[in-house]
Parts: sequence; structure tokens; C-alpha cells
Amino acid sequence: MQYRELSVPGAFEITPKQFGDPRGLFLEAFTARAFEDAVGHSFDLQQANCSVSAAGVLRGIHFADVPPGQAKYVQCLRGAVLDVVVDLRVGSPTFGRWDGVLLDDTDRRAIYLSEGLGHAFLSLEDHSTVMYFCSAGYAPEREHGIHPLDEQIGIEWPATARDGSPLTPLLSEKDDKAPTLEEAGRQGLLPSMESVGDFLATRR
Ligand SMILES: Cc1cn([C@H]2C[C@H](O)[C@@H](COP(=O)(O)OP(=O)(O)O[C@H]3O[C@@H](C)C(=O)[C@@H](O)[C@H]3O)O2)c(=O)[nH]c1=O
Repeated sequence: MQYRELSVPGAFEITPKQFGDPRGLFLEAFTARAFEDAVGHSFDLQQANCSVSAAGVLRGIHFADVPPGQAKYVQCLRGAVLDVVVDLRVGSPTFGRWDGVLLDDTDRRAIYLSEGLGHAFLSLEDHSTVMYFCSAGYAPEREHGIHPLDEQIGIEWPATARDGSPLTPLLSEKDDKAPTLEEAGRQGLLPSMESVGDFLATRR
């Protein structure tokens, strides 16, 4: 299992080793030891989520108030999604930067996003099934969104599905009404790098 830190510090791409045999395949989807070696603290599993998305469905950009925030370890069990992390931590040297990892049922990678980072994904195939472990339970009043098509962030979402057909982004009503990064900053919704650092210090 290989961890590679993304260009947004605190986010990692995880590539598992797959063992194929006549029955199919086997892989370790998460190991505490590799996680702790790469991230520096244990993963505090409080909730596991699953969503199924048609091609073109765009979910996010979502984040939670820090503390405690909500770190996520995300995998795509069926289909394919472009999974994106956005640095929303005010005061971070990489504030506003995004990075992405293709999660699919071929390479079976995972992505980990630390507290304070924004999360979004675009489904590239019908029935894309995304499973993610969360470090905190659902608290709707502490969850926020930034519009995933915000031009200032400029995420380069694919225009075509895995089969080459054109994609039209389909957003929830809530996500379609979400503020831009600039508006969210003005409203004081964004987490600060300091609050994330203080919280993570309690986890080490
Ligand atoms: C996230 C969540 C939603 N729900 C409910 C609320 C709502 O009726 C329904 C769908 O919720 P949403 O529209 O927020 O689902 P969705 O847009 O898929 O939200 C998810 O997006 C990705 C990008 C994330 O990072 C997740 O943390 C989560 O925010 O499920 C829960 O009961 N528990 C939960 O933990």
C-alpha cells in the first residue's frame, strides 16, 4: 500500500496492492499501520458513508467546522469518479489550491483528506459507488459547501464520461446554491489553518 501526499498538504492518494487469482482479486482497502506511518496519527472511524451516482453527478465541495472537522478516507467500489480535494484552510500556503485523484474499480485507489479540507467528486460512470470512512459523525448544522464550479478555484472537471460520452454536471439543489470561495470567506465559514493545527495536535 503506497501513500503519496498530494499538492494539497494533508491529502494523500493511496494505491493498494491487488492480488489476483482465478477467483478474482484481494486487496487491503485500509490498514491502520500504513495510515499512521503516512499521516502521523490514527484514523478515528466514527461513520462510514456510501453513495451511488449516475454519470455526471457532481457532489461537493463539502467541509465541516473545525474542531472537530471531518476527515475522510474515500474509495470507489464500482465505476469511476474524479475525487477532488480543495484547500479551504485560511492561512494555508496552498489556500484555494485543488488536486484530484481518479478513483475507480480498476486501480482501486483511495484518497484521504484531513480535517479542514474540502471534498467533491464527479461521477464518470452510471452506478459509481463511493464508500468513505469519516472521522466524525454527521452534523448537518456544522457542514458547509462551496460551489464546485467556482471559477476562482477552477477545478478542471472532465467533460466526458469513461465511455467517452459528454457529461452534464448534475448538482443537488443545496450544492447549486452554495457560495463561492470568496463569499464563504467573507461569511466567515472557512476553517483556519490555526484551528486545524490545534485540533491535529490533540490527535498526535
Ligand atoms: C452526508 C450525510 C447525509 N445524510 C442525508 C442528508 C440528505 O437527506 C441525504 C443526502 O445528503 P447530501 O445531499 O448532503 O449528500 P452528498 O451531497 O452526497 O454529501 C456528501 O458529499 C461528499 C462530497 C462528502 O464529502 C460527504 O461528506 C457528504 O457531504 O443524506 C445523512 O443522513 N448522513 C450524512 O452523513
